[in-house]
Amino acid sequence: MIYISYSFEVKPLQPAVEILIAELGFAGFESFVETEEGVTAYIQKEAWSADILDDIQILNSSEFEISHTFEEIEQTNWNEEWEKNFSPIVVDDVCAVRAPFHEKFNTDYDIVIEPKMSFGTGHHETTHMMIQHILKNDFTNKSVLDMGCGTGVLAILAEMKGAKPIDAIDIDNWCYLNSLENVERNNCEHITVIEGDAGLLVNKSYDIIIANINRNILLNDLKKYATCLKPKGLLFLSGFYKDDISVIEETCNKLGLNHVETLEKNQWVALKFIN
Ligand SMILES: C[S@@+](CC[C@H](N)C(=O)[O-])C[C@H]1O[C@@H](n2cnc3c(N)ncnc32)[C@H](O)[C@@H]1O
Repeated sequence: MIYISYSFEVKPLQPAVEILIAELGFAGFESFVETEEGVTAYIQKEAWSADILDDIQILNSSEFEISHTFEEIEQTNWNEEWEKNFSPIVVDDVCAVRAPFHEKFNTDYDIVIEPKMSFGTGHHETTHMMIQHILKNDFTNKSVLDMGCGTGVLAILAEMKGAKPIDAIDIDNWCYLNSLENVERNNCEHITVIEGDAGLLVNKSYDIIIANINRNILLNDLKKYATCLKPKGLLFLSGFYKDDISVIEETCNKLGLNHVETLEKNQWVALKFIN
């Protein structure tokens, strides 16, 4: 698979980098590595077009200076790229997320991820907060849906916390394949990885649904999630900013889901609802 990588130099860095990442995500960029100068963003060549940056509003802002270079990279180069950039993380002293080439951590949960092009190493605020939600809640013997599973990191932690069975769904073929690899790498036995979207949620029912995707997809698919959430079931949502809480909460309320808790990190949020 061939990717195009854009290296953006951004001055001053925040909040421009956050906004740039959000806009690039909407435009189809899949992965982002924050750098000292700004951010490097990756998009599959198949999804790329020469005018891909035309709709990125922040590039026209007079408040920030943003310049970029871009290049085509082969998959093999990308692997080296993330290995250089992926440092292990530990969430709340209890859950480590690391690559196979990092030393093992002496934490309650030690998740080994080879992310390649998939989102979900724990470095992003949204993954970090979803891990925190999972750590704080009882997953023992709960049936779980991880929608937009990325690397599969959240499904893997759910299994480590005793959940079963677990469906991990992602629309992206690369994420599907990567989740399969990571599920095996962590010796998980109760996770079924499926390629697809909320259209797959027919005759399904779960005690807990986790979805870290983005505002628009969540707003579009929440009804389908709500339909397969059991009474008193829990829904954890992330992938959007603090400013989006009201529209997400309003949609959830209409579906009979009540807001219980909000986690917040650098303007990103992760919400907990109960059915
Ligand atoms: C922000 S990443 C989250 C990955 C991982 N769950 C985490 O918390 O780090 C969102 C994921 O949702 C997937 N996705 C996007 N649209 C989707 C949809 N409509 N249905 C299912 N997955 C989707 C993307 O491919 C991506 O892997």
